[in-house]
Amino acid sequence: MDLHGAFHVYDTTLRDGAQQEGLNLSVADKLSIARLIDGLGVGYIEGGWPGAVPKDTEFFRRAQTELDLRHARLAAFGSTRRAGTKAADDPQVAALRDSGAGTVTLVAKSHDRHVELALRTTLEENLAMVRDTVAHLVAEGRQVFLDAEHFFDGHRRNRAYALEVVRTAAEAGADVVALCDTNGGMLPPWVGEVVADVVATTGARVGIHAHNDTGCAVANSLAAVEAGATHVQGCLNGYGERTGNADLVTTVANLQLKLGREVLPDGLLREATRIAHAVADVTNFPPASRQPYTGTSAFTHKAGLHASAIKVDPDLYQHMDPVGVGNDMRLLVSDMAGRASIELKGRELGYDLSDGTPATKDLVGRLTDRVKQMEQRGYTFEAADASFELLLVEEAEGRPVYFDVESWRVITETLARREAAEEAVSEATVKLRAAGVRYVVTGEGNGPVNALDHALREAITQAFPEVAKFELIDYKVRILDQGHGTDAVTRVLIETTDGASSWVTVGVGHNVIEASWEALVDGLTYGLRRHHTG
Ligand SMILES: CC(=O)SCCNC(=O)CCNC(=O)[C@H](O)C(C)(C)COP(=O)(O)OP(=O)(O)OC[C@H]1O[C@@H](n2cnc3c(N)ncnc32)[C@H](O)[C@@H]1OP(=O)(O)O
Ligand SMILES: CC(=O)C(=O)O
Repeated sequence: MDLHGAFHVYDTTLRDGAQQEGLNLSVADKLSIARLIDGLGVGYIEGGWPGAVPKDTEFFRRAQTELDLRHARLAAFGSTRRAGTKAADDPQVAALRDSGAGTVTLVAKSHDRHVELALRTTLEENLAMVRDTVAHLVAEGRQVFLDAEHFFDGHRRNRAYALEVVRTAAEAGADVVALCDTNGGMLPPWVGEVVADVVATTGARVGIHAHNDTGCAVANSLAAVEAGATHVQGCLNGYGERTGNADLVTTVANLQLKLGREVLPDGLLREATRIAHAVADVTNFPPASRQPYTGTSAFTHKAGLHASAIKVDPDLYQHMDPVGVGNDMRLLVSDMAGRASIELKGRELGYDLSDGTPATKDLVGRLTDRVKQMEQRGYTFEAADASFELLLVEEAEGRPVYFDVESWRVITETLARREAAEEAVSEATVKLRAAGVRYVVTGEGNGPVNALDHALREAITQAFPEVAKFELIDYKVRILDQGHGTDAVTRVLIETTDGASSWVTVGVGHNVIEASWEALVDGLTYGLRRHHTG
């Protein structure tokens, strides 16, 4: 498949994606992301603006020896020459030429008002800036694309001039003129009309660069392709300036899986979820769970009616097989669950609850009722699979008991001196029996839950040394029913790890300590059960 031929998938995560608020990439991050995106099989990866952003200059320098891309070509992004200069003498054009990238994407004005107000030059001089810069870089052996900034708004205001910019770039040797919805205000029918006009009147090869300000970046990109664009730009996870750019995975998945256009090499779309999440790890932005195709919720089912149909055939409530984008189907257990949800969740956790015997049917019925009642009291099992599994085991064969708590208490001191406040301020005492021995253990911590966790784990470790590996890695508190003030119910979710995997448990109580204690005890019980039952 020729990724640099009849249709281009062009990634701009490292350039426009990096323009997102809060996103800050080091050169090493950019190199890692480029390698990941290459795994998706895109044709081009825009690496940044060498000569303007020092990190980007460094990225292109290091890319020459450190990046060995299998599919993508690197593109360097930058602007046309400044007004009143020569392209060959413009230092920013020189930085693009010398970046080592075989492809250069030039940003140019195509909106007359921007030329006059932002560039403070004439419409003729702007055309000359486009012509000279494209011709210079082509003469230097570079493949040149032109990003026509504000194209759609410019076309609306002065169609003839916008079209003239496209013609000028194409005649000077630009392979593609990408029409940019820079302010992101377009809707699909408008984009389709303009793209069709440009293709029909200029004969230039057209691309699309869409921003998501109307929530239509992907739809606008698809409309552009339907109207004749053969080059689509976008960013992983929809990153980008303001509300972001077209999400590249959603765009290509729609093109490939819905519209039947082979835009990526065979099989690579199945890497999309892994790659999107790995890129999110590097950017340090948690992946959005509701991201189309790649989000963890994209193929996750909560409603009981959905689950009962999915039990018969997953296609009944899914627009596609999640495997196609490397995602998975998941079932959630909550107060919206029915018996089918419980059965499917049980299957996901390795329990067969569908043998149809009266005993199993009765078990499923009891579990469904308990989940609904407990959720009514504030529990949530959606994110606490371990607590649900303990509930299932409890209903099926009785709760596993590895330790028997006699009592616990915790005290917190308020220290008057600021420096002393940095030290441990809470002290917990836990009394329990485990493996036939009574333990009385005191633990300290920087807060009551921390102290309780230390005391509880220390006591249990004496009977079960494997608990020494357990560690609390996440702790979330939510106050429910805030209308009750200090009487409100508190829900705590705790994530525990044994170093190899992790599990989440939930606790609910009238105060945070009570709720935390329940989640801690469940976390340890679940971990011990897993250790003892394999
Ligand atoms: C739509 C987009 O997202 S395009 C990508 C935008 N990305 C960025 O801006 C990130 C990197 N930018 C930068 O590092 C800096 O803005 C630089 C190095 C490019 C320019 O910095 P400075 O020289 O200090 O100028 P400043 O940012 O204040 O203004 C931009 C200048 O570029 C000029 N300019 C803007 N677009 C173009 C263009 N397409 N062609 C030529 N010149 C342009 C403006 O007229 C202005 O010129 P002036 O300095 O004579 O007023
Ligand atoms: C070039 C670009 O990023 C834009 O016009 O949005």
